[in-house]
Amino acid sequence: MSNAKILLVDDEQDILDALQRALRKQSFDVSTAISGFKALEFLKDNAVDIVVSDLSMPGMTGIDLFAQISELYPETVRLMLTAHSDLDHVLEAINTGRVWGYLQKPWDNQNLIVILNQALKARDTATENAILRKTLMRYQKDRKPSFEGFIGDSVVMQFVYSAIEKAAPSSASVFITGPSGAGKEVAAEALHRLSKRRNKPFMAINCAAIPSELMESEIFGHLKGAFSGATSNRDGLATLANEGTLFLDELGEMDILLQAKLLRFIQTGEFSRVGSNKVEKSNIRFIAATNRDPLQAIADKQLREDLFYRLNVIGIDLPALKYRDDDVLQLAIAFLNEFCEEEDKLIAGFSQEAQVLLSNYDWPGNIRQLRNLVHSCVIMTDGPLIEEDVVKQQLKIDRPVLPATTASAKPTVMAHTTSPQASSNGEIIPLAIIERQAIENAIAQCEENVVQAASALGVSPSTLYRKIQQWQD
Ligand SMILES: Nc1ncnc2c1ncn2[C@@H]1O[C@H](COP(=O)(O)OP(=O)(O)OP(=O)(O)O)[C@@H](O)[C@H]1O
Repeated sequence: MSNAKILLVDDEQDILDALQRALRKQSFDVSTAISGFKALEFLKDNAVDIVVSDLSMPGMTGIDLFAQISELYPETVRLMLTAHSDLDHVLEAINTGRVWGYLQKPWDNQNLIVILNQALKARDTATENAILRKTLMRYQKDRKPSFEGFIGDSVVMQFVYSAIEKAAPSSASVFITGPSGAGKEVAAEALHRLSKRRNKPFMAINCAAIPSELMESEIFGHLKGAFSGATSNRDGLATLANEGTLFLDELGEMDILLQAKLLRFIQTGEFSRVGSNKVEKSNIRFIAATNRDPLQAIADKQLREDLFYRLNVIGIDLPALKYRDDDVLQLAIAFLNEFCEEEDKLIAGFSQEAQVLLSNYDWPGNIRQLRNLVHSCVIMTDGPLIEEDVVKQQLKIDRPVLPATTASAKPTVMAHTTSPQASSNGEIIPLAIIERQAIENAIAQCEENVVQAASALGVSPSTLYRKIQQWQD
């Protein structure tokens, strides 16, 4: 190995000379010391890879020297040069970790070189292990079991927590990606809470939930009479979130023409209410999110490229629950406690089998799905533990369910349980009822995610929201 630094220690100059000669043709950087004290002095100012020392030396023996070196420079490999009669001492020193190996006098030059190279390899491994140990200790020390509304201490989430911490104080826009139910809104709230704007408003809008014709007014506000139904002046989020943060969830669902107006507002801070020409100003930090691949949404002409790049100054990607190590069990326990309190129940935890099932399930609806599942399991359980059967039942594992692949994958709506054309007695069922059944079925299969259900049914989410609204009126 080239440039390895070796220190030879012996009280006999002849031995030092002979060792140096033996190593002359090797690419080692060799130094010598005539005593243990001199060796320690040298080591104070010079980093050394291997120390080769005689055992019997006046003043300080090789064993004493190595005891000090192992304390002061543990990564330096220590090799003893010894006569046959000293072997017991050396073996003891090897056993207590002060000496890595030994060479017997008289030594064979080839053997000396082989042992030095082996020692260097051992040093490299020891150094790597030491670095790994230190990194691991630092990581364990800084590891957060939970963070600003997030539960879970998985490695992937540590990166998310760290990215949120770094991004929060800046006023730069943040674009959050990640599958549905993975905690994008939790991340947006954490960014706001950790920012300088924490005492100002945090406003969120789900672009999929509001019909496109009302969206412009939601964002910019309107004047009385601007459109039918505008019975009074109304502030939009541009006014309400002034000096605070505006979270635009499901941005890809926003009407593409409105996206152009939004971009102008983000760039200039200027806007006009619907029905007004007056230009107003607002100072807002923007956070946007989508559960679709933004580049695909751009390719599909659902998301403006310039808007995406304007918002994606900092990108944060939330991993799906199935990639978060043991977080699923930590989350399940936290939700269990929450819902036991809410439902006034006493349940100690999940059975072993139930835990295995929770750990192995794919969670297409991510944390939202897990949360809803735990809630229903708490309601359905009377005993001290939530059993595997109950989890299976609530996951509808024995019934056809959505394929548990990636959460962003477009879900397939399975066949209806009842025939959509006719009831069992042959009566014709009105179309509105069939439609409602189809929608309710899709929403149930999509774990209450209206956006996914809309995508599976081939309509826009705002259409679904409008229909749900109509049923409730
Ligand atoms: N790590 C977490 N710890 C605790 N609760 C979480 C965590 N992540 C998400 N949740 C909870 O899960 C639910 C869904 O989270 P959230 O609404 O932030 O997801 P989302 O990614 O914005 O979903 P969508 O794309 O459907 O809007 C919320 O009730 C939220 O509080």
